[in-house]
Amino acid sequence: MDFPKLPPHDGPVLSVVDMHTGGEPLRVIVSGYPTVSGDTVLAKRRYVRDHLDHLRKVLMFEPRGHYDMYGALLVESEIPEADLGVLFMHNEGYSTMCGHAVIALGRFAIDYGLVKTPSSPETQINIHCPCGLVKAFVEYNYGKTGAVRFHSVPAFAFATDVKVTVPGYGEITVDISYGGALYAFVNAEIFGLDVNKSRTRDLVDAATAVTNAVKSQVKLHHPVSEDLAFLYGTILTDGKDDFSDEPTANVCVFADAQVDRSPTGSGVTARIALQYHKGLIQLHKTRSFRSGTTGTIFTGKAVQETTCGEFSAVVVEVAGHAYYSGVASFTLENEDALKNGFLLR
Ligand SMILES: O=C(O)[C@H]1NCC[C@@H]1O
Repeated sequence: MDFPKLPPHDGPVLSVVDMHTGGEPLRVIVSGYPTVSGDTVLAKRRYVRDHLDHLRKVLMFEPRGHYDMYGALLVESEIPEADLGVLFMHNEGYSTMCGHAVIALGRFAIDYGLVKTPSSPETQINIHCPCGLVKAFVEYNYGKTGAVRFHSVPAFAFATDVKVTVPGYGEITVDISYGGALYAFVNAEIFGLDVNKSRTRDLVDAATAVTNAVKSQVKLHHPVSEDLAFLYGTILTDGKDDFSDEPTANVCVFADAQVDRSPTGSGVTARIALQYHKGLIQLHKTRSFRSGTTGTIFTGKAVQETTCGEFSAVVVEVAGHAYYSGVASFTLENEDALKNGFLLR
């Protein structure tokens, strides 16, 4: 049998490379998408949301994906120093930052020849994400890519000790921090939960209730663009924010109750900014962050003080490992009532 052979199909063939970073999937779309219009990466993000959202559903939803699938679409960047631009997609729409994807795309950019002359022992890849330019540094030795670290956009504590009323739980206190996307942070213990042991469904319910409460009760703002001023999700933690050589665990619930399998690159960025703001971590001190879902580890450290509009901010470095899991070409047939994808909750 000739393999791979495309099956009978109608319309475009969408080809992808599948990877994962700390267990969190990344479906890198390599061909089949129409041209994405827009003068800036942020404008392109608006364009895919308004004109090409059916393709996100085809690739992220069942039967080709699943509730917690995550994707990256490579686009041209308007920034001369960028090696590539990227749009991130998930079960609800399009994110502004994704650290696990940046880690995977660092390897991908070298392995798939987007960067022509990689250098050893590390190659810098500038990735233009919707939140801004993110610098990835990819281990590269003897023609093989390895661990990736990245410096994200300025990260800052947006607000601390914010009181919100969560139906079923009453008034709780959360911190809100930005790491390319805005997250609410709360210790899972206040819900009687343990990020390492509780059922994922219970963690999702609590985190989603917090997200909904913050969205409806707190006015968010971002100095660079209002496109960045939305709550992406809630990160439940083990509360171990005081500096320690031991890892601290968290679970990130983002978009529409989607669960990150990794420690969450943008979440680690935002959490370090928060810890730095509270005086709990010094510049250049490395902390380990463990995913409560899979046990995988990212490390993070604040490497530079900076500002973002009116906010004191830090540049945070996050490091982790990504792996390839396969390639696929996805097709659809006109007669298939489920061709555009569906989700089970
Ligand atoms: O690592 C990250 O930053 C992402 N993972 C899924 C949710 C976030 O976008």
